Amino acid sequence: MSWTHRDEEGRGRRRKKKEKGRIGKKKRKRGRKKKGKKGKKRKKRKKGKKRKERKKGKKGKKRKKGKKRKKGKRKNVEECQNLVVVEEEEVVEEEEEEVVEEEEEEVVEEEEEEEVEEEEEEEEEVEEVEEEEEVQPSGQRTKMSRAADRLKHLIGHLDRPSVDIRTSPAASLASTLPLNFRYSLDNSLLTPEQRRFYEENGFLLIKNLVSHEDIDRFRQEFERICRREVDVPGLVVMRDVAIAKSEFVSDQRAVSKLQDFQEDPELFRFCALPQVLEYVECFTGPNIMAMHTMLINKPPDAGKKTSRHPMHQDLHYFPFRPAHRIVCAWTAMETVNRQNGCLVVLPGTHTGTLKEHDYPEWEGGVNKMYHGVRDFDPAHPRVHLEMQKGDTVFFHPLLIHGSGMNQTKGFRKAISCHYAAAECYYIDVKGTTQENIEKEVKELAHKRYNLDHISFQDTWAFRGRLVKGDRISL
Ligand SMILES: CCCC(=O)SCCNC(=O)CCNC(=O)[C@H](O)C(C)(C)COP(=O)(O)OP(=O)(O)OC[C@H]1O[C@@H](n2cnc3c(N)ncnc32)[C@H](O)[C@@H]1OP(=O)(O)O
Ligand SMILES: O=C(O)CCC(=O)C(=O)O
Repeated sequence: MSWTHRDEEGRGRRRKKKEKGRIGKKKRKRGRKKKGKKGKKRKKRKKGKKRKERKKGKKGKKRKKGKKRKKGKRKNVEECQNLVVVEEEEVVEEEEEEVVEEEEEEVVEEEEEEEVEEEEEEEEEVEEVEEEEEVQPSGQRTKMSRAADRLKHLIGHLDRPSVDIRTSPAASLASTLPLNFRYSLDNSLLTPEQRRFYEENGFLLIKNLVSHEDIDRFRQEFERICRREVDVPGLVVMRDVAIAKSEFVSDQRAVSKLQDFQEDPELFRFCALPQVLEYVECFTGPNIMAMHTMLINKPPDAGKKTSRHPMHQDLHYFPFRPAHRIVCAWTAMETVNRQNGCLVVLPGTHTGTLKEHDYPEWEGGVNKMYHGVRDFDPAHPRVHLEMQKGDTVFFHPLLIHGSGMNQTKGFRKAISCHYAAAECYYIDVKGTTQENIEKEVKELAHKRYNLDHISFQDTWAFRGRLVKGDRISL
């Protein structure tokens, strides 16, 4: 049995427990949110009243209590197919029920007080965790609402905004969210195991999805572009920083990446391949925008380790939401493995929030805009996605991932597209961790196209192309 399946079962059981805990927490939180400060006061008054009642002689009481228990480390070192799991650590939450009989009122009173305090502490803890996990983004939204209001006010004095910046999701998106599955939509394509795998890990590898014939055609088009036989509007041709600042090489050896090939009909065919869109739809729904396109030609490392791609979350680059309606399809154009720098992912990190990104402090230099997550747990299990030509991995934009150095003499090619539900909406990133990338993108747009007033959101609206259904708001 593969690691994936075995782990699936274990995770399934644990997930149910977690789910139970989470639902409980959410209910408590919802209840508490409604109560607010007034609720707390009411609770205290109620506590006093209860105490008085007990003093009058009321006996016997049942109560339930939720307990958190930390279970030890589970280590799992195993290799199977393309997945290598190094280590896994987890915290399991368990619910316990206790029945407490009152015998002496004073003792119970103390217990009762302790319990209330404990409950309050626990609720505070939950709140802190939820603030980290859930409340923070909505906190950001609050900030963004204010920023959006300011922006709208400003724009009102200037001009009409060219894109619609929103602070809350389209109603259709909010209402279609399934209860149990947060990251995928109901569909008839994914097996329950595949769906659960994506939900829990944030990626899904589909073998042999794109034909060798198509890949060969993409490769030929790439070579034509490198030979400058075609001129593609809007295309960004990147060279690795190690050669960009030194040697001049005129052929494909100089090109480390093609970005934004939406105007190249041959390469853009990749983004509209029906068998790819079928999977994409499981995450975005039927209205699909291709937002970001890349053909990555990872060069043999020039000895400075610049061919690495630092660990990052793609959402850092995107001023649109919600994250769970965005997905990347990344197809290997040849065998990719640890030697030539395959993708490396940190499973499960898609359930976290967007982290702060910046340039890593690499001695040999870093490619332009290759920001990395500032802090992530280096002990988090890593999965090296070794793939064959045509294999495609779909992954969530919050999944922390990167790619290793190319230690071979060949170029490692992959083609990718980031898709988003056309119902997604633009956000204002002012006051958020994305401000640094916004600044760089705007500076580049100014330098490259002499565009002064272009917004970060506009740079995406220009690039986005509808590939299925209706263009709703992006
Ligand atoms: C979900 C997305 C995940 C990701 O993909 S993250 C990566 C995102 N990357 C990007 O968006 C790539 C952006 N890159 C670009 O726009 C261009 O390649 C770039 C860096 C502006 C270069 O454009 P060119 O047209 O080649 O301009 P140029 O040759 O005149 O060079 C201008 C200055 O840039 C430098 N440069 C070129 N390639 C570089 C590189 N790879 N890293 C760092 N610096 C680089 C180049 O040396 C030149 O510098 P200077 O002005 O002479 O000091
Ligand atoms: O293809 C690679 O090496 C890394 C690609 C990647 O992580 C990205 O562009 O987001």
